[in-house]
Amino acid sequence: MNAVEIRSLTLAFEQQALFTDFNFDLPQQQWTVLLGRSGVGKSTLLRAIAGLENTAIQQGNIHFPRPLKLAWLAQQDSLYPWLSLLDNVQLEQHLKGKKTRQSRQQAEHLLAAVQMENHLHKGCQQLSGGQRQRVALARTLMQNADLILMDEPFSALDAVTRLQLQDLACDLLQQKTVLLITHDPQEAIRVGDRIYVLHDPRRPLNPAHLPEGKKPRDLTENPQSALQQMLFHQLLQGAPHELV
Ligand SMILES: Nc1ncnc2c1ncn2[C@@H]1O[C@H](COP(=O)(O)OP(=O)(O)OP(=O)(O)O)[C@@H](O)[C@H]1O
Repeated sequence: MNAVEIRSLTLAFEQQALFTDFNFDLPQQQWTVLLGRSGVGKSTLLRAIAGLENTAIQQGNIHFPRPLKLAWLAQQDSLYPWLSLLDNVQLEQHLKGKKTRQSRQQAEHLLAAVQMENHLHKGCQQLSGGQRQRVALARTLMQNADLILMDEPFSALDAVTRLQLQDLACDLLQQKTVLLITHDPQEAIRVGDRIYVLHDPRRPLNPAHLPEGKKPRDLTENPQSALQQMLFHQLLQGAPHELV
């Protein structure tokens, strides 16, 4: 069963087609990764799925076989600095005036799950980038969404924090339907169930790569390093010639 089915999507900005006759499915309860170079259209696709690019869509449709709740995990700066960490995690309840003792307990529990329980007294601006992303991840968990759209959520972090947060997200969101966009083949292999390389959204996507083994994967294992080479190769195929 698919959570999202994109059929014959043509999307253009100022008469310039970005996606042409594009087809793409997101199977339920899997992590689908869209890997692509900068500017290829990854974030635009994410926004289109979230219903934020409707005016740019010229043809085709984005179909949700079942109604579903969406959450968005952005690259950075998605916390509201004037709110406490607990209110950032309870954002939905805060905005609807529906905070309760139970929602506070759940927020505390999720902040502990992302290892932020010792920072509750701090403001957002006193946190490191990695700590802020942990809080954003807790908020995503609090939303209890069916589909989580992740727009390069770990790319601004240092290498070790990135690995730690990939592990945490894999663990805490393992039953969820996730679309992760990234330009990092290693990240795609560590956490993806299906990996697509997007190098020209005006042409059909190549079949997905299906990495072996349990997630988060160890990149030093042999099948993963061979896949890494292949993904780099595919990304380079789509690169402008002067950069190859
Ligand atoms: N609102 C808009 N109006 C006009 N052009 C746009 C608009 N949004 C995106 N574009 C163009 O569409 C193309 C794809 O942009 P998009 O942000 O989707 O790329 P991306 O693959 O996510 O890049 P990155 O990895 O750098 O974030 C770019 O050439 C961009 O300039």
